[in-house]
Amino acid sequence: MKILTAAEMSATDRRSSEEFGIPLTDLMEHAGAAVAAFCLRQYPSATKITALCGKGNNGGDGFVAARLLGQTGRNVTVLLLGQISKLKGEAASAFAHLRTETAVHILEMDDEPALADALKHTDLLIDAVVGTGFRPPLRGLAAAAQNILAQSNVPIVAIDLPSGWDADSTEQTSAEAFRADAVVTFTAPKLAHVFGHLTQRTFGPVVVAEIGSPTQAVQSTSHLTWAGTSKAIAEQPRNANSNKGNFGHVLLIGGSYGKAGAPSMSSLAALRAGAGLVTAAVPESILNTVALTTPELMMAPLLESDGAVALANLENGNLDKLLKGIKVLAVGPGLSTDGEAPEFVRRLVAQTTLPIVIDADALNAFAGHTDLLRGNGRAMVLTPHPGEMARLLGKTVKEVEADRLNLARAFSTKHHLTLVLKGWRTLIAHPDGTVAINTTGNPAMAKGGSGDILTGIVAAMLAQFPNDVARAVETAVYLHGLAADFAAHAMDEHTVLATDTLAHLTNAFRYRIKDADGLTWLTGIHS
Ligand SMILES: NC(=O)C1=CN([C@@H]2O[C@H](COP(=O)(O)OP(=O)(O)OC[C@H]3O[C@@H](n4cnc5c(N)ncnc54)[C@H](O)[C@@H]3O)[C@@H](O)[C@H]2O)[C@@H](O)CC1
Ligand SMILES: [K+]
Repeated sequence: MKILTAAEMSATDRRSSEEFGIPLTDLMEHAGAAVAAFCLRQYPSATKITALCGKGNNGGDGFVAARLLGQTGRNVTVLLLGQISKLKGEAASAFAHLRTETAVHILEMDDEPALADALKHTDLLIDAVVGTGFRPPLRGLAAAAQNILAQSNVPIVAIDLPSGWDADSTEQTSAEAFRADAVVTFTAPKLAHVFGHLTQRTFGPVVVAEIGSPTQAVQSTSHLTWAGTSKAIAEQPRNANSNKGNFGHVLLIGGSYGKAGAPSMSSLAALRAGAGLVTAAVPESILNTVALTTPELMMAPLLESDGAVALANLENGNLDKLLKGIKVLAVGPGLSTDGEAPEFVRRLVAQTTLPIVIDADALNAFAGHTDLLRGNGRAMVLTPHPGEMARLLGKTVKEVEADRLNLARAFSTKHHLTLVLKGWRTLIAHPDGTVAINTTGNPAMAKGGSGDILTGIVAAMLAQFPNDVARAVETAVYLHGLAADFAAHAMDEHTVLATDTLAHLTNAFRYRIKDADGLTWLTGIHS
């Protein structure tokens, strides 16, 4: 799914109407209907519903939703910010239609105290003040409405955006200025829907409704997409006559004395995510420790120096033997930067042409040597967190955080590789310059081991879908975050361990990105 700017969304609406003959009133009707259906499903016991509507088309969506909710017997009030006589176009038509629904109370609002008073007694608020069509900052009664909403403790469903939030903003949050418990947007996410933390709670839903915009009308120049769409590849059933050879053999190279857990977690994750076979090659001093964690794992001992992988493994033919039949190589978890390990990694990456996932200390081995990183047609996936990215680029973490999208895109195109820049809204930058953004995941993942698990899942996806690298990596990132979301729901975001996410990977695989009403959930989990 493409991600649009506000201008691209309005161009989409225009094209839908002018080139494809879809009346704007139809789009508005579908938008309002999606909001009404969402409210009924998520807030079934809300009997008193208030829609706060502006005079533009966002307000128009609110009129449609209010009319349809009124038809279900709910006690619905529409508070219009401004005068009825000022309504124009589709919003005016939607309002005329609303007036035929006699069960809905309509009040014109022209001052703040009246508004505050009118918003007091309701079970659910619909925020339809402004959407994509306003230019910040919000002024007048709309700004007052935003403040009142921010302080209200009634559940709020925002139409398109929490009113006043700039659709083109890539900022995470504007703190207390906005409040929404759920957001229903249309056709495609805008930048704010994927970059921003739009809802009050971590798992507040941000959903996309299809309202009839033809696919060809949806055009974007940002080359930015949503990672969740790729997950369809993980939903294909396995052939009945499959064998383990069909799903690839992953070789995980990592670990060092004192760091046996990281390669254990990566290998386990690769198995759990569907790889046919997984071998962990680790320094011999930790081999038994890693082996005991997972009986399904195959083990290979590596010669070591200073407790870390030694260069000798590349010279004695040991590794050549190990690489036979391997589909994907994953290197880095627990490797350490001691002894010969960094040089080992640099030479390994230069000597093999296998698809490879480079993580953790294997990334650190390339700090100051990024000229050696080159995908050149083979799948090469780097999974840095902002600290590792900063080391690779010779920048500070703050500089990386301030320009994630551009830095990720520039690095992946320059080095012809796939870059997974982890953190709030992990980015997956592809060598062709396209970037996918992921919206699953939560603060429970801010704990040791998370990255090791992701490395294993990425390797497993590459092993199963070697001809579709972009979608394989996007799927891995999406599933990992979603499994963590399920884990945080079932447990608590404080108590989840990285390995607990694996217990919920089944839920993530089985989850459908569209709910029963056809809404795509960017964040939150539908039942
Ligand atoms: N264009 C279309 O065909 C569709 C549009 N849709 C809805 O329409 C919305 C966009 O509609 P519009 O382009 O009419 O814009 P909005 O309704 O988002 O905003 C326009 C309104 O905001 C006021 N406004 C603008 N800047 C302001 C400021 N700084 N402070 C206070 N008030 C300000 C304007 O006076 C006007 O009343 C979307 O968010 C979506 O909800 C949907 O109905 C789907 C179809
Ligand atoms: K709104």
